Amino acid sequence: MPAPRPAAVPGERAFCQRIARLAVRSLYAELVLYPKPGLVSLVDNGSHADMTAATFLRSMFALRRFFSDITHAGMHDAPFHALKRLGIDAEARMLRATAGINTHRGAIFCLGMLCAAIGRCHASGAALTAGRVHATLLDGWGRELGAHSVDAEAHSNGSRARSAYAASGAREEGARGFPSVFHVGLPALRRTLDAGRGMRAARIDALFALMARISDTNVYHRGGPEGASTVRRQARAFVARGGTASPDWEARARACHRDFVAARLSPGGAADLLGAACLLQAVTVG
Ligand SMILES: CC(C)(COP(=O)(O)OP(=O)(O)OC[C@H]1O[C@@H](n2cnc3c(N)ncnc32)[C@H](O)[C@@H]1O)[C@@H](O)C(=O)NCCC(=O)NCCS
Ligand SMILES: Nc1ncnc2c1ncn2[C@@H]1O[C@H](COP(=O)(O)OP(=O)(O)OP(=O)(O)O)[C@@H](O)[C@H]1O
Repeated sequence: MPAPRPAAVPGERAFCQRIARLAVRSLYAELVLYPKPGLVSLVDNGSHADMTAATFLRSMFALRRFFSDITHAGMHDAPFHALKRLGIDAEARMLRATAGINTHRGAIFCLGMLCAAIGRCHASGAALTAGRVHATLLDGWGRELGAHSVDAEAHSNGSRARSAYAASGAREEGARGFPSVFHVGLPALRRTLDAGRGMRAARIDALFALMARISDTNVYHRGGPEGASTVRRQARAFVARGGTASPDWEARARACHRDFVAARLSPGGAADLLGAACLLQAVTVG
């Protein structure tokens, strides 16, 4: 006998499609932001030889269905192994769209889990506040995300960086419910918006705040511990001078971009978390 279908939440299809649209829009907002140190944008490829903005666009449009499906799964309280299956399928779709280039691995994980939590939170009838979404994420899948962080199966650049340099990375972020998104990226976005400097400046401030704080396995993989300390030092200096409140911020962000390209550094983890913070900013009501 087929398993009983879960009860429908009113308007759920429209809700899932809206969240998926906002997730793709958030990835687009990250891509088009400039100057982003070492990262790919519409202006240049940063430190990357194997991908352009077009590679990211192809990947992004291949992911829309995934974001809708994982929001739907979250609404119906799907177990972690079901979310993981959707994530693995989405990674395969991304690799097909990019001819094997990793454009959104971290974003699939982080924005995917956030979409699931947003779906679960909406289905419970609770207001979509950042605090509620975070609590829902930890309550629903916190234990499995913790176990996922010690999964010994991976043979990725991230797992090599973790064992060579004791860096943490995406799995550890996930294990703690992506605290950098909720406690660093989103507050930085909101502070700059509240100060009236607009969305572009808010995204720049959030990116630098994240670069200053996280342990990014992309950076360790390409630049080792010296690269990681360069990224943190430059980002902290940018933040300490007031970020985009400083009149010469754009010249300093461009100089940082040039330095990172010269050293082949690319803070891809911070870029993913910025995309996630943009999604929360668009979805939450407080
Ligand atoms: C956990 C993931 C990211 C794989 O981790 P892994 O250690 O193998 O990969 P790796 O460290 O190379 O990271 C992947 C990406 O994460 C990003 N990243 C790096 N550091 C960080 C950080 N500190 N915080 C957040 N993201 C980061 C980078 O952009 C990087 O490209 C994920 O791809 C995964 O588990 N996939 C399997 C499917 C799954 O379980 N999905 C869950 C539901 S969506
Ligand atoms: N705008 C962006 N530019 C570059 N990377 C980004 C951007 N946005 C997100 N990222 C993240 O950075 C990762 C790409 O990193 P990179 O190509 O350095 O890693 P890799 O494929 O693991 O290793 P490598 O190409 O060095 O062998 C993507 O997985 C993505 O999550």
